[in-house]
Amino acid sequence: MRIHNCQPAPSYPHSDPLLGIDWTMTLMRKAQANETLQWFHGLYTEVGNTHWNNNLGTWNLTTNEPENVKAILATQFESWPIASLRLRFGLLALGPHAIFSTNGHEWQEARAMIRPSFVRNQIADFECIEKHMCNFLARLPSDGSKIDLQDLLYDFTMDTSTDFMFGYSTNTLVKPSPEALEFIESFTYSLFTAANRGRAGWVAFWLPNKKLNDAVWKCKRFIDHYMEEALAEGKPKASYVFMNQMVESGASHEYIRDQLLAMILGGRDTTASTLSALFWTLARRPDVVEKLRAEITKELGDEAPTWETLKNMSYLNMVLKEALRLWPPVASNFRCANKDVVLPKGGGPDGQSPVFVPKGSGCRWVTWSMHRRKDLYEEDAEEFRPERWETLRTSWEYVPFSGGPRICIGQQFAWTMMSYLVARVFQTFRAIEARDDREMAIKLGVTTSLPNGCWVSLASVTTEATPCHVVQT
Ligand code: HEM
Repeated sequence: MRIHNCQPAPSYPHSDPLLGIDWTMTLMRKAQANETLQWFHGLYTEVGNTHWNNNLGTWNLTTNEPENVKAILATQFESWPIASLRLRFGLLALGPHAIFSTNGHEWQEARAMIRPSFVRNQIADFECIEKHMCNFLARLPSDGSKIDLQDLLYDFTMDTSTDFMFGYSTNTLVKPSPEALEFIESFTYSLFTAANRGRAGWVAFWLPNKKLNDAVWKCKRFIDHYMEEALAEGKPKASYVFMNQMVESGASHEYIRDQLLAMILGGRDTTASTLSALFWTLARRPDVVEKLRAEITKELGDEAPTWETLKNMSYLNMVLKEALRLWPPVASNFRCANKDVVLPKGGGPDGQSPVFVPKGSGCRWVTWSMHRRKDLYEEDAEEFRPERWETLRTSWEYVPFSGGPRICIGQQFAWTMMSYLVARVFQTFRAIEARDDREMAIKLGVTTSLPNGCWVSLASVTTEATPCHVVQT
């Protein structure tokens, strides 16, 4: 400890430093009120950017320091595996082999198997995206009546993800089957409950929860059904299907199912969450919409987007970057030290000295808070200002897709889907208006969501955009 000039980091002001029940109870209250992220953010100012807290008898570090995040995700990667609690909950909600809940050799194998599905020509399957895009646009009222875009965005990403994964889509935007609706409800419930239990600690893990077990079972049954359907007909029709790659590898049915569930989580909730927060904001920022539309009209006219045109739209790219800065869907994350380690920042009265972290301690970092630090992003850090990206160059202070060896494997796919959708929406609609006066509330599950939805109304453009044909199933 002396060699590294470590200094102690501050602690949360516990009234119960022995068990930390005060912290856990506050966490639960904040979660109930959808204020967890704001609470974490405030604590970094009040207690320190890196500080300790006791959660039911276990001391964990929490940080919003880029240097510590870099250490955990990259330079000290081997010392910071996915923590045992997440493994347990991942195991419960996604299955024991899912890439999100494995470490070491098993994780490497899963990653190597998944990676080939994300090469450029596969993620640029615009035909598949356009099909679901048309279904999405067809659901948007053009008579000015209000609609919750969030629900439709989750449906769009679910339909696209399942098409990409199985070669068969849930088609929830057109004709949702009772099974698809049951799966979506069960999937949402099991992930949210598993995440909350994970944060609450081991005590919660042992609490029986029949509803959770039922929800997990329903999810597995749904995936099994799609897998069987896809497998029974031989090679699915789309040119690139994620599942095919896995089937060809000879992996077991259960192994494939775990990865598919993980990929649906990765592909669906993150993208839909980002787009929901973005449209919520655009409905209150006609200035940004105007600039976006000008770029879309100039670059696309009435043509459907292509890989090249999407890449050339610099304002659209800045808008997405800014949305991922303010509302990173994976807003907070956690790892556990498997040996004694030293994190570079957080110790001493000014928080600038290294901190000693004993083996077994956990560390939570809150990307949502780090992305809003005024010393890293200027005084207007909490404002949505896409133009900041004209000059801003970031490193570890901007990690919506994480970093290091476990960096998001689907980031290019997500970027393509999001930019495609935004471009097509503003080719089709000239204005978006808010239909809800409340402040934005954020619910923290495995990913974030808007508990009050994203209520807006839209105004059509007068000229015809690229024609769409609703895909019937
Ligand atoms: C806006 C969209 C997205 C964001 C912000 C995002 C963010 C992230 C983050 C922060 C991680 C790291 C999690 C951790 O290490 O604990 C991650 C991992 C991952 N993401 Fe994404 N993601 C997005 C979209 C997608 C999509 C579309 C897919 C796939 C279809 C995907 C698949 C994955 C997978 C498989 C991992 C695990 C990688 C590993 O552990 O090696 N993600 N993502």
